[in-house]
Amino acid sequence: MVKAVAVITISDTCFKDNSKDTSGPALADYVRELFPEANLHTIIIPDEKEIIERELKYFCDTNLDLVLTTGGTGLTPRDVTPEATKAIIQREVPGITTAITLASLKKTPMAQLSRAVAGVREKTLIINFPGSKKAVTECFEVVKPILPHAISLIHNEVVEVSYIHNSMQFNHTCKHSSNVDISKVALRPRESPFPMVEMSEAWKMVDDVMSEWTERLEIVTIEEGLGRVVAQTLHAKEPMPPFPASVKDGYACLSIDGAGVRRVRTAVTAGDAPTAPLCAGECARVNTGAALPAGADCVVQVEDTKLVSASEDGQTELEVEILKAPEPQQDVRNVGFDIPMGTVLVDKGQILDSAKIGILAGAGYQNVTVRVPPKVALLSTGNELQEPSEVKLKPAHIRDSNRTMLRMLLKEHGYDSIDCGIARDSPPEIVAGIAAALKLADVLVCTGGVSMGEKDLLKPVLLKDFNATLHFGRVRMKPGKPCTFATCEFEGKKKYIFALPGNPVSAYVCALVFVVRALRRGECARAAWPRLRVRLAHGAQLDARPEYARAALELHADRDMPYATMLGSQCSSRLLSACGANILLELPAATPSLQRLPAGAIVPALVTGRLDIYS
Ligand SMILES: Nc1nc2c(c(=O)[nH]1)N[C@H]1C(S)=C(S)[C@@H](COP(=O)(O)OP(=O)(O)OC[C@H]3O[C@@H](n4cnc5c(N)ncnc54)[C@H](O)[C@@H]3O)O[C@H]1N2
Ligand code: MOO
Ligand SMILES: [Mg+2]
Repeated sequence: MVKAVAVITISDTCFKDNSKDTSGPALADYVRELFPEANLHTIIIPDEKEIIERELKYFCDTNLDLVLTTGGTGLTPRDVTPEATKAIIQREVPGITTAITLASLKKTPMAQLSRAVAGVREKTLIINFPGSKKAVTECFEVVKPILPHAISLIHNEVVEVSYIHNSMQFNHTCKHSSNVDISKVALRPRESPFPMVEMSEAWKMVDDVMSEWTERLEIVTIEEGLGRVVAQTLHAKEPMPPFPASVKDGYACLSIDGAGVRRVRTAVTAGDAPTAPLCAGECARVNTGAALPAGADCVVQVEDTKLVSASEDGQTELEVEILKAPEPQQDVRNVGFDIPMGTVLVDKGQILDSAKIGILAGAGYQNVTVRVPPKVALLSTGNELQEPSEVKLKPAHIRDSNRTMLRMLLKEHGYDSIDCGIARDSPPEIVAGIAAALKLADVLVCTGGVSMGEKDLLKPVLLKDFNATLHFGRVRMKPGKPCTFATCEFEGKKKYIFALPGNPVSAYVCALVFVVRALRRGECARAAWPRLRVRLAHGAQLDARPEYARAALELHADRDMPYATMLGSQCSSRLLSACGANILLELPAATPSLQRLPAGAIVPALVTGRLDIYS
């Protein structure tokens, strides 16, 4: 889908007098017609190579799908659009400009004089058009049929994903080979070669690695920005309220007049612009939110007044009595009372919520630059797995629940993911699955095959076939002991791999405490989960490893602290223990003197779910 497009008019004349720009608005109209859903940005800039390059780069770096320029493609000394475009694109697409020239030559030999360029920078297609409305109209007609497809190709997703879905059908059997030798099962290690790291060390390793994540930005509408991390500081461009406004329904007065009878000179309801200033002894009937007339410095609520005289038909008050002498500024919201001009409305790094978006809407902001989270791919591994959609189970098989659970878990926390299917437990298939996933994503989350069995091949494949660095391969935690975090270079880019244990609860817990946490860290350098101290509603047996027990939080009006109830058997295959969980209790490891915590014991808990969900 085409999400954002920019139309840049490049012309000294139009820059000085925007009303002279006819080709920019025409091009903008064509774009709106072709991509009605897209967010459209239009700017006018002078024929300055540096400025053109800077603006083109800005739009590419903010992940726009398409940038169309109009102007500056000819032969006069100031025409530098093609030079600026060439300087910033990474790949040229000469076919587009050839097609435009061929079509234009049929209309005018002058087409020979155009030096327009088309090319791609990162994920953005840039096309130069000439500077007249007529030329823009003709040229757009030429490129219109290929634009959506070209953009999909640049984005890689549609084509790649459908390739996996249609031709590979989740069957990662294509011609990949592996360096992993599986012939000597009997000689496999009897002890894990991976040191068992503590949780704190594991978090530190993930944090250190993810802090290298390079920031990518995109411009979205403020509404699309919900839950996203803002990459720019936005200030109030005007004060709120922009005029002195009444806080009450009553009468705007001069406080200096004190109590007593006033002539009601006018009435101002919300939305009316007041006219002449009030004079001494006068007042104006006002509504909450109405603009105060000049001269008035206070409002007296209607409850503190008495009618003295009215017009014969009873429609207007002529005089009212102010019963209590008002204070200056009483019940007035002065200019900028709520938001002074220049106030920081949202700051770089903050997450947009409903109130912030409301404030941006009120301040006239329509778009906002946000950070782009890493792309995540999901891959399941296991010979025993069938697609969840398969009705009949084969002998000794189960349906794959991890991929669906993880996709939903990531979605719950604001992250999309790409489904890369199931890879069988053979090195070439795992290589194929991982390679397909790494082509599409920055972060791979796979499950299964990380423990001690002869079919647990993830770690050797990562090491031997992807030359990966395994930052850790075992963590002292329950569930999730064999959880693995690795990085590797793939097609020139650094990739981050979370190889989670196959047990459904282990995958669930590790996804929360490592993957979602890391994505948050990468996106906004913030740790994911708030910690609470909670009381156990019942006793809890402790394990040799620190345990993340899935529990539901209960708040009782008559109790001092929230209570936590564990959700049944905490076996790592039993995903029912995570259903309705909104906290992960951080139970300490057992010691010789402490094997069990009694009911009422206080333990820390990570708040990982919505507090309004109860089991
Ligand atoms: N000798 C040892 N055996 C095991 C150890 C150990 O230290 N020594 N660790 C155990 C722990 S702890 C865990 S956790 C598991 C981790 O297993 P793997 O990551 O190797 O995963 P698999 O063997 O592939 O599968 C384990 C389990 O999970 C089921 N599974 C796998 N994928 C899915 C899926 N996509 N959807 C639903 N269920 C899935 C699979 O059928 C197995 O039952 O190893 C212990 N063993
Ligand atoms: O650590 Mo495993 O995840 O207990 O089952
Ligand atoms: Mg295993």
